Amino acid sequence: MNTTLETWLATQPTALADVLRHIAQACSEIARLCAHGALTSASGGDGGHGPAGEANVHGEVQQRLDVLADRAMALALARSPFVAGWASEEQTLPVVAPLADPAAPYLVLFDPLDGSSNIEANISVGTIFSVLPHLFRGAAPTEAAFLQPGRRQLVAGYALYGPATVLVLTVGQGVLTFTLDPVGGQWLLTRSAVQVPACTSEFAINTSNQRFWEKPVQRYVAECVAGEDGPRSRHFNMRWVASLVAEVHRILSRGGVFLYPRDHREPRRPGRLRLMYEAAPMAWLMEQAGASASTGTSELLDITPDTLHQKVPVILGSRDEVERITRYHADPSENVSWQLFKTRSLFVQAQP
Ligand SMILES: O=P(O)(O)OC[C@H]1O[C@](O)(COP(=O)(O)O)[C@@H](O)[C@@H]1O
Ligand SMILES: [Mg+2]
Ligand SMILES: [Mg+2]
Repeated sequence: MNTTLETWLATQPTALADVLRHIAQACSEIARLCAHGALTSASGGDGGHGPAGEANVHGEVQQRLDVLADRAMALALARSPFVAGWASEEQTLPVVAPLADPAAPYLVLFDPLDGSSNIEANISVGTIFSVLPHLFRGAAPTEAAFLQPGRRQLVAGYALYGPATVLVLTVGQGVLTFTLDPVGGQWLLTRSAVQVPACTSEFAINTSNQRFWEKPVQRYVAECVAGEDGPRSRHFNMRWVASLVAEVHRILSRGGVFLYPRDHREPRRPGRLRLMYEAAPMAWLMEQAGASASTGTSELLDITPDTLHQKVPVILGSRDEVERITRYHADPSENVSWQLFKTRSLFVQAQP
């Protein structure tokens, strides 16, 4: 008989267990909303699909399911007396928990629905969450209270709404996977001590951005694509789901490396993914599973955020590959292969 989430929570500190219990409840509700797809009545004719019409702080049009998932997380966290406040990808400012004592010990950050562009295509989406200590206890949490480096996280995890709904989390004692029993409604422990292979032959990157990448990423991907005749002397496979949660879960399941690097398209924009509620929780999960996470020049967990919605370049996964990519960033002048792209794209065949 599988251990239930409730049984495992009983082994954790009571207050932190309560926060996790409420996060898991919200993820069960979001799983239900996702499963209803276009039938989600609460959101009008086209169900959870389709834009809600508003743009969030990132200028991205919110999908109805973004809004419903955000609301589900907020309602669940408001029920825990141990959450002083939360910050959401979908809310410009942090939210002070309406009923909690300002001395409550925890802050929660979350991406209520990750992979929103996949909703209408019925491709896996997820929820990402991170729990930080509330250091300025006694005062209602301001944005400054959230701006802590990823190494201070107490919990990091995600729910993946796929063929199965899974909850993957760490409290600093390795990575655990719980699977939602669709009949009984319980989360059951289905994997513990998850470890990512250090070596892989699978990379994930949105290659439509290739012309914007910096030299080290150009070189790394060109060498992977060159396969057995190239410097890596082996074939590489590529995946791109456009749901960070699905990419990370694949890497935790069989290894691989994921890149959403800085690119020249918008020099002021250091990447697409947000540090506090996407990159940092995924980075801790990676390190807890024996893998790595970097911006290309520094470890993601070492970054102290300047702002709540700060974006960062993200390179994470199998240790050997992340180390290779950071090595290329350390000495971009060594980029022989990228010379190929001064005049032609990754996919232009050699001239006859
Ligand atoms: O659409 P792109 O540029 O390939 O980016 C895909 C990435 O954007 C994201 O969807 C951003 O997350 P949100 O959907 O929460 O905004 C990631 O999940 C994914 O890795
Ligand atoms: Mg996201
Ligand atoms: Mg999102």
